[in-house]
Amino acid sequence: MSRPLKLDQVDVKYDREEILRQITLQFESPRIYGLLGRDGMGKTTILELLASFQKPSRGKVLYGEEPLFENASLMPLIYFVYWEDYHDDYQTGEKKIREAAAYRPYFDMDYAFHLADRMNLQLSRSVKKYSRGKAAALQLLLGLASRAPVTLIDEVFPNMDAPAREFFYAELLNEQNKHPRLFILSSHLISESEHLFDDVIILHHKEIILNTPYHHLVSQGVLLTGPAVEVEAFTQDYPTAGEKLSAGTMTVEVYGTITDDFIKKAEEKGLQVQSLSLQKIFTQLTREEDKYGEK
Ligand SMILES: Nc1ncnc2c1ncn2[C@@H]1O[C@H](COP(=O)(O)OP(=O)(O)OP(=O)(O)O)[C@@H](O)[C@H]1O
Repeated sequence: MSRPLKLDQVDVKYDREEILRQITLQFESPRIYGLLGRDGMGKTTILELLASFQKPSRGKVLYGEEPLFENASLMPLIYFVYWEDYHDDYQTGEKKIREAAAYRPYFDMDYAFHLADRMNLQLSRSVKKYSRGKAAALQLLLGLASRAPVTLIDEVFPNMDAPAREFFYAELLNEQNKHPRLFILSSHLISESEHLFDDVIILHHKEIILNTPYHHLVSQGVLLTGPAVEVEAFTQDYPTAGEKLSAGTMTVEVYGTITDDFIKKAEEKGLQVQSLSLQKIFTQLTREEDKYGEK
């Protein structure tokens, strides 16, 4: 149950275009990983490799020591939640649940019906008639109720409204507490989902630029506020970003390893030190020469 999922020196090419280069990752269980990256950086491709939806151009994908691709004995242990368009799907919500359960040894039917009730899903209706939010809720429901040792979730949250997302975040943590397993989540909604992550992986231009426990990451920068002259003097040897100046007061993001000594000295100067959000760190690490960065 607790064997790791591994990508070993994996390359992916579509035609001759290189999408992922020499990716080596090990996912331990039980943990919740946040797989982050800007648009088109290869998050879905990584999840598809782990779900055996595709084979790498080079390298190995292993569950424990067993190759994963088209391995019929391993497939029921992995559940991949991704956005599916139910536009032409006439099955009812209940049929979808029963169908998913048929292939999943750990599927909990009572829990699935409980979630459906909490989400106001009309299970006797054809899923073709579901709104996008309700379709996404059903897809997540199947992922949670599958209780698969490995659950991969690819960016279905944005289709749901805020209360529904909050409900699922809480439910995910609750599940991890009661039935610990490996979850890997790809999400652009960093601010609202960062509290879920034990580890954060950032993918940028074909490579992994960061793979670290969440609590390490948020010690890689701080938000510093105080009189502009003091802040400037104090941070001159550090990379900074996101300066905001108002009536002589400056707030700036400071990057680098932030030691206790740094914090003590800043506070002695009367500067206010706050933690940096994962979103700010992500934005800084993946900054591009594109128009999003322009003021
Ligand atoms: N079947 C395909 N053929 C050719 N290129 C593809 C194919 N599927 C994906 N790509 C390309 O591979 C790259 C990675 O795509 P992927 O969907 O994995 O990125 P992503 O990080 O999940 O993106 P997003 O956050 O925008 O959903 C993109 O440049 C995409 O255009």
